[in-house]
Amino acid sequence: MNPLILDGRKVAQSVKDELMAQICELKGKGVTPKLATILVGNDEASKTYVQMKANTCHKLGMESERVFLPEETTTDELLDVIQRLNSDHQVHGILLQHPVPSHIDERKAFDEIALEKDVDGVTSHGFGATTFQLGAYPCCTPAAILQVIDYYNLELEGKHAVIIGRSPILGKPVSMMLLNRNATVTICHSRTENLDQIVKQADVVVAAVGRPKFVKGEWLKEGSIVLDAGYNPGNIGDADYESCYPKSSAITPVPGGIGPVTISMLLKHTVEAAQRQLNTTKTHSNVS
Ligand SMILES: Nc1nc2c(c(=O)[nH]1)N[C@@H](CN(C=O)c1ccc(C(=O)N[C@@H](CCC(=O)O)C(=O)O)cc1)CN2
Repeated sequence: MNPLILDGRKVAQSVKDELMAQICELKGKGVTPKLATILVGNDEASKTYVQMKANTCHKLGMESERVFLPEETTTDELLDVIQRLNSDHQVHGILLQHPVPSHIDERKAFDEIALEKDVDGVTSHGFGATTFQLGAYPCCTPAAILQVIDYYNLELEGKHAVIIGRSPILGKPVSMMLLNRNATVTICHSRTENLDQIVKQADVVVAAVGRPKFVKGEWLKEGSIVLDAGYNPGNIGDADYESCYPKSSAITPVPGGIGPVTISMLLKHTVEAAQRQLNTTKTHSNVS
């Protein structure tokens, strides 16, 4: 049987269709969900991604604010911007585009984002709360991976998921999220020995290594599921699609796989944040 091609654009559209009604309802209550993005420096791919996020916001009737900071911005200057957005009641979600220039303390900057506005799931608090299922917003690419799995009713319980990559916004959080869905999780990384033999044991492979066409079809067990979260220049994934396709039972392409769902999950979290912040304001005004 031919492998199932997991169509991320279709999944993203289903998320956006649901969001539209919620946005309308919020607007009826006088609230327009608003996402603020911060981009430090001149990385061309990052410029495209923040533009895509703003475009999608506007298509859905949401607001967006884009903050562009020069390459030489210091950590303290970036923290000031985040604090300003934290205290702006019109802003419901904040996203700091990764990567930031190397002289910036990215962890410090991520952790400055108020938890209730951390719609990208990048704070240490958000990571912990996602791991312990305490209702934080998960990182958007891991959330997109789960969304694709659920849309296509793919089985996770008891399956061996091999994650290749351990980044704070992808490999680490997706491992915890798959563990929470009762998958048996192995995390591999650049120092892992015999990677191909570990991948051979996987029912589900998450390619999140940041190297184009890294995962080869000959590494795969027949019938495994390949979820490619790569976004390398030229829209090339982390899995070698040509060789992985015939060995898999289901596979995400690049482009058109996890990427589009990532942005729709970011907007979903922002709408949820707007709803929660509205509820909190109501509770406080009832008390006072
Ligand atoms: N703070 C964050 N930084 C980054 C994240 C993130 O989730 N949070 N993810 C990546 C990049 N990224 C979003 O920022 C992203 C990459 C690719 C796509 C996407 O939809 N790609 C398309 C192809 C591109 C195109 O159509 O031009 C696809 O795969 O079909 C979305 C988001 C790094 N930084």
